[in-house]
Amino acid sequence: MTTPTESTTAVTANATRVLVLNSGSSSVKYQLLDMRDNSRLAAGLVERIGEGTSRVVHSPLTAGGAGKRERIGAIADHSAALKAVAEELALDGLGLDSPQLAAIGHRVVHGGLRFTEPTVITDEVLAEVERLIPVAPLHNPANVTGIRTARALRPDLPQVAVFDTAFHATMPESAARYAIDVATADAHRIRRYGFHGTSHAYVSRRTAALLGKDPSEVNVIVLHLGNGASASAVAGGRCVETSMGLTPLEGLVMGTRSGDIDPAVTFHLKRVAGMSADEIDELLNKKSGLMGLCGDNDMREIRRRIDEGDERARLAFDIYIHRLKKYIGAYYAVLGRVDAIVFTAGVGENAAPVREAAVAGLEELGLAVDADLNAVRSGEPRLISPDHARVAVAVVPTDEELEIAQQTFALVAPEGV
Ligand SMILES: Nc1ncnc2c1ncn2[C@@H]1O[C@H](COP(=O)(O)OP(=O)(O)O)[C@@H](O)[C@H]1O
Ligand SMILES: CC(=O)OP(=O)(O)O
Ligand SMILES: [Mg+2]
Repeated sequence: MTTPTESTTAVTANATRVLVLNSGSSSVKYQLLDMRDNSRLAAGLVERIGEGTSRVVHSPLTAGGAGKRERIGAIADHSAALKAVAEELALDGLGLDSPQLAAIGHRVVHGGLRFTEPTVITDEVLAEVERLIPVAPLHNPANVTGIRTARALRPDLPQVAVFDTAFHATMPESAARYAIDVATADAHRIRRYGFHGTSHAYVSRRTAALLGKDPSEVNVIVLHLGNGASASAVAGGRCVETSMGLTPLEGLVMGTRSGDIDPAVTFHLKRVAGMSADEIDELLNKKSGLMGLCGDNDMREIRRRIDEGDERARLAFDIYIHRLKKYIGAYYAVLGRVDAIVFTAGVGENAAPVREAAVAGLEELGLAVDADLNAVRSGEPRLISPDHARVAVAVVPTDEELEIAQQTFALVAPEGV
């Protein structure tokens, strides 16, 4: 296998396509885009990887393309998942062997202190992403496997890593440092990095456009509520604070993660409950959050149970909202002046009751949602606050894949198309 190096970044003029891979702990989302007009040629998802009955959903999106295809079957790991993606693309004549493919862009969750820009992946870059596995245990292993497999399939092609942590690198030291012994923190690079940065960057920019403003003119609180969830405070286009920390465990209540917790809970579990570090890690990352509180991590199911009068689901929802509201208040104070609060990702884009509850009672801060606007279902960026509200409340669908494709293409084809 040849190894891509900086010199392979030169692409031919008719190579205008980018494949984006967003590898999560048990899923791979992917999109193939044509960078001449940012159009999508195909998109899909492999989910429940390693769980016995995996599912591949593939949508060819070219004019006249056949409809959506779905395949159920065992996909053991992320390497097999990526091979399934390559097969699906090949069935539509969009295979990885295409000379029109300029690059593959990978979402990489943790970039540590070193990676604050999109980076062409070399052996050395890959080794560094691997070294960061202990601080992104659910994500970086999948990213590494995705990169390895993609390089084996197209060793000649530039592969680019776009880091979730990058956008947060502008946080001031006062927000990025934990109040612990400085020498210990520095020796082990313990600080707050923040995640979902590609989404926070894209959504905050898109919100400024929705308000008819330049990003430099607005202060925005972004609430990225997916399975993982995080908030950020963005002042004039730069991130000044975010809720995730050294790892994606800190902050909001999530699908299966606890978010903020007194760190002494971990010593207590070790000393009193006799749990090992790995067991506590698993408890807080995979068996906590909404799942730990009520046995479900999907907000749709939780709402359904609440409608049936289920008390555990109600309490889980209330804890989720309480934490969210605390962060809205805290980031309001951090920013001083807020122009917009924006909801994004699976829960933020789809769950009207979450949006309503998160800003309920905050009228004194200039925050309110209009019930009719909040009830509208749409894939478009939109305002849901009443006319003339002091602070805009918006819903802006995130598009991490488009953002990754653009950053990838800008790096491998700096002249554009
Ligand atoms: N219609 C809906 N109503 C409420 N929640 C929804 C809806 N659709 C999706 N979700 C929530 O979105 C979550 C997934 O969000 P997503 O941003 O895709 O997460 P991730 O990228 O972390 O996998 C699901 O767990 C589910 O709770
Ligand atoms: C960083 C993170 O939490 O990502 P995800 O929401 O995809 O799990
Ligand atoms: Mg996500």
